[in-house]
Amino acid sequence: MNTPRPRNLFQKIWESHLVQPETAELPAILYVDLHLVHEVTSPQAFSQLRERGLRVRRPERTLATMDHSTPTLPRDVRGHFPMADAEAAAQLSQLEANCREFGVELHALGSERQGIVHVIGPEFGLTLPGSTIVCGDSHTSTHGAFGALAFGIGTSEVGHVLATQCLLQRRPKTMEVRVEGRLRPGVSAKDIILGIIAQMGVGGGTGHVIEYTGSAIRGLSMEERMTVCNMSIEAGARAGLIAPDDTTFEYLARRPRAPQGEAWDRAVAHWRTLPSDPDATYDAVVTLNANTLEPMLTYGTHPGMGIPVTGTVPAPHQLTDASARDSLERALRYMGLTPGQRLLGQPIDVVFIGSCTNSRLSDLRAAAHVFRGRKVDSRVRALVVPGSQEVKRAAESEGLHDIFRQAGAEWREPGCSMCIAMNGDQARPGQYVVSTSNRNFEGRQGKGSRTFLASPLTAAAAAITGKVTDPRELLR
Ligand SMILES: CC(C)[C@H](C(=O)O)[C@@H](O)C(=O)O
Ligand code: SF4
Repeated sequence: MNTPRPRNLFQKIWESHLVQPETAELPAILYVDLHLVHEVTSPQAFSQLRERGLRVRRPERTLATMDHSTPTLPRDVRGHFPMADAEAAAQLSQLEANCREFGVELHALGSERQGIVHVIGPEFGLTLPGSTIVCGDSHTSTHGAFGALAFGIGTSEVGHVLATQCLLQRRPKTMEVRVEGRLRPGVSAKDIILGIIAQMGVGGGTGHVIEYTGSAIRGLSMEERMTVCNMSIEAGARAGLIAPDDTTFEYLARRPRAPQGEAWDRAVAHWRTLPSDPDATYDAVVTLNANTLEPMLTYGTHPGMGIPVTGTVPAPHQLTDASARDSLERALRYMGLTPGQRLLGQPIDVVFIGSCTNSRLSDLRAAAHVFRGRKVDSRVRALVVPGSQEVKRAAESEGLHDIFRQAGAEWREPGCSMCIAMNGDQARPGQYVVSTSNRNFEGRQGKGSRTFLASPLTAAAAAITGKVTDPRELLR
């Protein structure tokens, strides 16, 4: 008898969703279980359908929300939302019209379950182990935390999936990123992923689907696992995955759209077969030691330019590669930082706690832990933006909003907010932002803005002291 070939998690999901395997000429055709939609990358896709007289193939497997262009201030006295500009307003009303015309469920601005697309999928219990999930958004990798193969697609592909529920894909390679050990107090999931990207570089995962393994990953909650998988794309990877386990099932068991009753039992039995087989292999393996990891901070203009918060900014002359040297020089010029300088003590202007990386309840609790009984430095503007209406309600029921407000921080409505600055929330030119989001590109948080990416603990600590601070100094 032949023993079955050992397979890793990615291979199991890929093979069970193949409508047609790839050939030399043609990519594979992959079935899509869940298609998430938002206002920025869907308008042309719906127009394509309209032009060709097509319908949405599986509206019941399509879910839309408004997040990127939504204002995070409540309705004004006349009951109107304070839109950033006409373009944002048009995107939102267009999504509403498209969803109505094509019969797609929409969680619109002002509704009870609205939120960032990568926050609400898991909340509903729609993000399921072993499934395929796509969205016209690079941070779709977030859903990989549940052992789903989830990745971002372009606008024309959004059209393909709307019309056919399938996608043309070349099979990616696989990479194991093994994180062993235990995080020390003050070190969080965000520091794991910033540490991994600092080590592998922003191109380190190119062409691969990463599976995160090891004791440190197993020890993370679902929300923490989402933070790690969220930034897989910032390492260049196609997607990030974590094998489902009891932590996953426990999270899903309480969700409104997850399978119920007998269907639940059948689902869990299937999900238990998904983890990589003991002898499964990967095309590449990378390791990181959690025991020695420190709170991380980026100093430059891509997420791979990260160092321990206690570290010093690297000097371009230490680099032998000319293009790496040029990009570091340019980054330090943009950031207004000096080679060899320490980051601790660097004055900052804005703190943003939010985004699909770090806007869930546990992130807000971590930040509140630092804010409690303290005041935001008088020179700092601090913005706390929950990832969804559900997160907002949960946080308010614990009184977290009071802690933030009493500290002098702004407590906002859910949305992408200052992660992408296309909704009215932005930093001014030259300002330094300590941000819990995932991208620190030039101008990302407003023209000329300078971003330090960090964990919620590190961001909150900076809000209190007005400068880059080791959060462990403020933990009690
Ligand atoms: C607007 C969208 C296409 C974009 C993405 O794909 O990631 C955004 O969410 C981002 O984070 O830059
Ligand atoms: S929160 Fe930021 S990273 Fe996430 S989907 Fe919105 S804009 Fe993209």
